[in-house]
Amino acid sequence: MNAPRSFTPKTFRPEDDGPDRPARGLDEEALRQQSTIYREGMLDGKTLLVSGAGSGMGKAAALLAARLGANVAICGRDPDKLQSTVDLVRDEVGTDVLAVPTNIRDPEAIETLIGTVHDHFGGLDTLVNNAGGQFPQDAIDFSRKGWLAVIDTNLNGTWWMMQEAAKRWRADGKPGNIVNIVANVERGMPQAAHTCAARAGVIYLSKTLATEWAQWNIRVNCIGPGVIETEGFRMYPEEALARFHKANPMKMRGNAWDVAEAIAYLASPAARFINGDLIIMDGGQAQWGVIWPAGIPDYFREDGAA
Ligand SMILES: CCCCC/C=C/C(=O)SCCNC(=O)CCNC(=O)[C@H](O)C(C)(C)COP(=O)(O)OP(=O)(O)OC[C@H]1O[C@@H](n2cnc3c(N)ncnc32)[C@H](O)[C@@H]1OP(=O)(O)O
Ligand SMILES: NC(=O)C1=CN([C@@H]2O[C@H](COP(=O)(O)OP(=O)(O)OC[C@H]3O[C@@H](n4cnc5c(N)ncnc54)[C@H](OP(=O)(O)O)[C@@H]3O)[C@@H](O)[C@H]2O)C=CC1
Repeated sequence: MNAPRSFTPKTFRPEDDGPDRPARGLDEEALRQQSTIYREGMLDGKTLLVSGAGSGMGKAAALLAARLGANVAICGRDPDKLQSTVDLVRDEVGTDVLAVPTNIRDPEAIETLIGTVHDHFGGLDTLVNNAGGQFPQDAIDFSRKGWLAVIDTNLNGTWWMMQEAAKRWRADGKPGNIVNIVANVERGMPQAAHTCAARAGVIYLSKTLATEWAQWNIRVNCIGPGVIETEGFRMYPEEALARFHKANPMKMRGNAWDVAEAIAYLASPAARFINGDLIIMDGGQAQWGVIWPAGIPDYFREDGAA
């Protein structure tokens, strides 16, 4: 079953949310309300670069890092989305975020991005590769262009970012830290095989680099979110959205702040001995349910799938 291409994005309002209703995640007002367990100043003097930070998890991660004292640089394709994060941080924290519109599929643009961050802040401590996405569709129906778009963004784009950051760290003799946002691919991901392939690639790339790059004091870890309600949910039909949270035993959706706090942890000194690992944040979905992002196929519906 193909996802409708004409699916119309809706604006999320917190009052629309509820256990059985689709939602679009924490809006700016809700982000401002989030509290954190971390101490003030935890990331003082650290510089983070967060990709895909004009929305969703990236925006939350940028805000939390800035609140904790970090210098924050962000990238994404849409300058207006990036500006919304710059404005939010300035208003909420009082600091300036460096926004560099960049398509992570373009390795030359990434070279410029990494250079700009170093020039502006005098270095980079943690690279957060969060930019990415996919569309829900049965694999057999993928167009060549669609397959390539998802692989190029999620696998190649993430790799260009990692390589460019690491080259600079090696050249400068500085330690480095990479956090890659992937997905929960342990049991595969029906109707998202392209992203499953790309994310599995990133996970095993990261495990490999964790060894290769340890000699330069560069750590590489991944976070695998399950169902996290964000603006990204616009990609999915209502039928799938209404069931997403039923695929984990906690029967809930995570939010962007959950992931932002995991990113902050990996960016902090508390994580200095964590390397080559994958933190799954999915309420137990890996052990239990299936999300069917394009809707349940009839073959499985008869079996009473979640
Ligand atoms: C997987 C389930 C997990 C459930 C929980 C996870 C949720 C999330 O991950 S939420 C975050 C999601 N956010 C996004 O996915 C947003 C970013 N996504 C995208 O920008 C696109 O999906 C992209 C990755 C394909 C971006 O590529 P881009 O080149 O910008 O995209 P185009 O729109 O130009 O499309 C290229 C090509 O891809 C095919 N295609 C795109 N959308 C669909 C679709 N809905 N159905 C079928 N095919 C699609 C298509 O071949 C496109 O080419 P054209 O036909 O020439 O447009
Ligand atoms: N929400 C969820 O349940 C899950 C999400 N994920 C992944 O987590 C990450 C964050 O997702 P989420 O916050 O939910 O979704 P969003 O769609 O809100 O965020 C994705 C961000 O990636 C950016 N992006 C996409 N393609 C590119 C590109 N080629 N170059 C630069 N930036 C790009 C987008 O910005 P712009 O359009 O401006 O380029 C956007 O801000 C994504 O990789 C997503 O696939 C994984 C598992 C579950």
